[in-house]
Amino acid sequence: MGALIRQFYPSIIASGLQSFCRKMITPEPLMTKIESSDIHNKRPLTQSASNARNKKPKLKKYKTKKVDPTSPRGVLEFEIDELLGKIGLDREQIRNDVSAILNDVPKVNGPIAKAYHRIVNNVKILQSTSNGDGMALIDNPVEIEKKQLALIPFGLVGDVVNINVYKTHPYHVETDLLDVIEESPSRKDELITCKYFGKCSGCQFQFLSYNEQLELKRNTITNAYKYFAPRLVAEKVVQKVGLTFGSPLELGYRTKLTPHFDVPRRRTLESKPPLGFGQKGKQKWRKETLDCGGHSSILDIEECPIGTAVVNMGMRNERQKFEINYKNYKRGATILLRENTTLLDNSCSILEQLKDDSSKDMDGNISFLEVEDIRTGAKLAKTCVTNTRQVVREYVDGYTFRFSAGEFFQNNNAILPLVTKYVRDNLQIPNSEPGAPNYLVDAYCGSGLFSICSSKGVGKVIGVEISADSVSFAETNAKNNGVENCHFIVGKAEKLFESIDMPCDRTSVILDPPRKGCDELFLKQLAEYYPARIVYISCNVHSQARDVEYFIKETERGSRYKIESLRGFDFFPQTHHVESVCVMSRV
Ligand SMILES: C[S@@+](CC[C@H](N)C(=O)[O-])C[C@H]1O[C@@H](n2cnc3c(N)ncnc32)[C@H](O)[C@@H]1O
Repeated sequence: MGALIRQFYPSIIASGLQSFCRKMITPEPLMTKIESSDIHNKRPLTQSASNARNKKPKLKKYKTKKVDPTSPRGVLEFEIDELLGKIGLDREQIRNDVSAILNDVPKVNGPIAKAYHRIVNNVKILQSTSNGDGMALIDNPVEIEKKQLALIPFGLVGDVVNINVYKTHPYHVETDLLDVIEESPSRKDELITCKYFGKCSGCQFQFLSYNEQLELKRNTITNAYKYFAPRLVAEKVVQKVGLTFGSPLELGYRTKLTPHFDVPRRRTLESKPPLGFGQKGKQKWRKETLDCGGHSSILDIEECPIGTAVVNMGMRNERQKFEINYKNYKRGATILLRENTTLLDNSCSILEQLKDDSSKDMDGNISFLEVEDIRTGAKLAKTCVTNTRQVVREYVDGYTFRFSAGEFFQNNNAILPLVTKYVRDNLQIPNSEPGAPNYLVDAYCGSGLFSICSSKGVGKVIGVEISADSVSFAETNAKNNGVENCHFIVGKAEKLFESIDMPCDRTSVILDPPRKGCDELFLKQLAEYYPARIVYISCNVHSQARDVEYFIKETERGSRYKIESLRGFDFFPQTHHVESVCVMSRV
């Protein structure tokens, strides 16, 4: 890995490999910057202007854009290096002359852009990305001694496919999948449940068995540590990643969907614009569904099989309303669809107990589903909320959580009891003095999910969270659930260390930061505090791997920790996303 980085990012070496992953990288030019010329200047020409006129027109330049290495675009750079390493090529051998393409300079047989953007047949897919795309090598159409690295959506390792190359970057090209000529043994199209699959950008894995999906996600975690925690991997601090925990529901699990629509600027809408989810390129491989959802960048989608039943009822209602009132919109918007659960009181009618501002059908009736809680036998009503400020409720592990519909809350209720139990079990401090209480710190605590679900038998829990709104919900949630040992602080995670008064030997810490991961300052202070155990949950395993390596290798007491286990949870079946849980304990 070090050698690869050295080869392609020589400037990084000067500043040290260990700090590389924390820096922004500029993997390649991403945007075109067109330089203006004075060609349309009608004023009399001065000498200098006349000289300027005789100059050759300036070449168009790329404007480089900084990319977070742990973002999908940043991770792709590591994946490109990995594939090149396997087949023994270096970056120069796949480099595209983007400047020539941008300026469409004549090369070989005419302007170059046309030669680059073309159909290529019989392409064998060699590797997958963590985003669920296939990667393959194709010939460079202009510089025949070179190759190109193609990213192929919905391509599986072992497939042989026909593709359309439509966009060129310095070290890869973007393509659309046109046909699958030979199928990978993993490809099982009969499993596809959604007519938009293969066009919609939401799901990548519907054609894989669930076990294969879980295995790919385990591989994503393994690779993330290889790319972002190379020293821990080399020193075998990272052991084998455990099997990914599956979601009890593989479809109908998502408690929140956000369909959206666009309104072209300065135009009145003549007809209803598509309302749904983004289209992934211009894929053509699923012939039977080519026209489904239309051909705009947003697909018109009336049902989403990964959404819960009541969220789909809400989607139907809101689409019907949109059909009538779309002309009132001056710009595009996103519609929030969030499931809300009401614990029913058998002594009064269901409708009396439901919030009036839940999504209604065209007759003005609230759409709801009555269900039974399998664990307690309690009767529940599910409704769909569209107002971001409305307070919604969820039941997890016998606790009730209230939060604003627009604020963060986990989106797969079915998997939450598995996750909260796993977290709770792994927070336990072994061999603690009999009778002495243990303590818990919940950094990035949101509305208190992990604090409250892990509070039993613990002396005290301190949660810290940047959103004052979420902290106020965390406090009410603790109170409403009769939990008295939880205290919540508003502020950045590191604020916690100002008020922590629990003995570190008997304290466990849970970390659940946003996608960008933790700040170095926080990780340094965490190591200084020196808790007995740490459970780090992350929706971006790449920033998690970077943080874990920083914590163990760069902080003063980090080397006194080991990784006890590393496992994924599949919060989002049918998609490439994986939630990773890393448990660390003192050596
Ligand atoms: C992935 S969510 C986890 C929330 C909670 N653990 C849960 O499961 O519901 C991350 C949370 O971190 C909060 N957050 C973001 N940056 C933060 C920071 N620097 N310090 C503390 N909290 C932060 C966000 O507001 C969000 O609630």
